[in-house]
Amino acid sequence: MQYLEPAPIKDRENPLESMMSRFDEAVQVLGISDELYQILTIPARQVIVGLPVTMDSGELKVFEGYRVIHSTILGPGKGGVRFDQDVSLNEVNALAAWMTWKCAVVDIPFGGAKGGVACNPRQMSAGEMERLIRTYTKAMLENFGPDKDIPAPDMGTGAREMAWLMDEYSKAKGKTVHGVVTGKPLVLGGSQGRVEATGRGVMVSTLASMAKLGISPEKATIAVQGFGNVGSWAASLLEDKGCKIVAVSDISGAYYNDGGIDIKKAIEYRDQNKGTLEGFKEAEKIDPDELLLLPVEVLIPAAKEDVITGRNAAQIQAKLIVEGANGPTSAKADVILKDKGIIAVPDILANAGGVTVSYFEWVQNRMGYKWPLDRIVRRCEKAINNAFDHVYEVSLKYDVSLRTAAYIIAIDKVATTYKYRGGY
Ligand SMILES: NC(=O)C1=CN([C@@H]2O[C@H](COP(=O)(O)OP(=O)(O)OC[C@H]3O[C@@H](n4cnc5c(N)ncnc54)[C@H](O)[C@@H]3O)[C@@H](O)[C@H]2O)C=CC1
Ligand SMILES: O=C(O)CCC(=O)C(=O)O
Repeated sequence: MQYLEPAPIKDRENPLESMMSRFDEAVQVLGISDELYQILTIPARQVIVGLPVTMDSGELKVFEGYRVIHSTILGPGKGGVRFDQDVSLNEVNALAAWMTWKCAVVDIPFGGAKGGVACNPRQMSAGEMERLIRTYTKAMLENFGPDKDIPAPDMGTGAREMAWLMDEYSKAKGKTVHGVVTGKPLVLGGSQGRVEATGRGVMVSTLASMAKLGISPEKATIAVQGFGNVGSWAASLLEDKGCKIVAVSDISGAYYNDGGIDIKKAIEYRDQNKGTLEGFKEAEKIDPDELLLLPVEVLIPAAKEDVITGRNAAQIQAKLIVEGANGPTSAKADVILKDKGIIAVPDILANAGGVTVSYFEWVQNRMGYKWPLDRIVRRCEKAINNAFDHVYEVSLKYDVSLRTAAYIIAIDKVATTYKYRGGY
């Protein structure tokens, strides 16, 4: 199996530093008070817990879990729970802050939060996963709540884990509390359209930005890194729009076919193959690092952060990068991409479809009512298109990148709300 090699320690660009340098850049344009600067740079709450879990072998293992609420100025904390071996407090802090900016960019009434557990879900049984998420939920009972902090899926977790989380929380409260978590299975109060929502947002942002560059979907070739929830849905929806997906990758490696990969077939293969594309024969296996450097119109990094860095940015050939993952491009890479004239649609805009439909799920849970799929799709696409237009406009107004424009909008919204709330 081939993996993307982590950068040598000395060159490592960490997610929190990248987030902060973009924040500082936007603040320079916008100008905010010292008081607010401190409030927005020191997370409102950081919780670290030890999670003892009995493994199938009978051995007791203690995992480290985190939940960070970056800000509640716009509303209750909102953000996914990541199960991955690389989870750290630094990463969760960056991801939580990105949630604050993302919710502000798409104008939904949530603050930013994120959680994670350092573990390897690929090596855990369903029983071990269930015990881990239930233990995590018990440890977070005082944090979570439909008006306080609302988790959702992220890397390594999905509807199954959200169901266990809701059940554990509900048991502790002595009543069913649907609205404590989003991304649940439909029968448990989940929303139509949430599974594909993040990929849908990526598709909408890709089409919107291609239109600005004069690239027609039928002429576009696309490479997608990560073939989980976000990457596979983005690829599938873009395939439906006529784009040619020439390369995809996951933890098992990267797969290339210049005639185009049949994405529906690849998804079917993955689903029957323990969740990976290992052994996928409809495409040639290539070096995973090479996928990022292919001469395509659009590159969609949809796996994890810091894959486009100072080490490889100069070799990127795509015209457009649409960030399905959170933080896939480091701040150092931004500068290089800008010099090369490569446009990046930032994560806090491009992947905001997921939290947007999570918001719809939360609203439906509070109303005790279900919306049909067509309403969800229409509203989700409208929200992302509106946000894209706003970000584009602000980027022209200040002559800044789409990323800086998105941060300007987000910070301005949080700053204005803070002012009206009268501080703390
Ligand atoms: N699930 C959601 O609704 C949202 C997820 N995101 C972000 O999107 C990214 C992906 O999340 P999901 O799709 O939910 O996770 P997932 O767990 O469903 O899929 C992750 C995919 O990335 C692959 N992967 C992992 N390491 C890789 C590597 N080094 N090279 C290539 N592929 C690799 C995995 O094999 C898998 O195919 C994360 O950054 C997450 O924070 C952002 C917004 C919402
Ligand atoms: O759906 C949500 O509430 C949050 C999803 C998430 O974690 C993200 O957008 O990064």
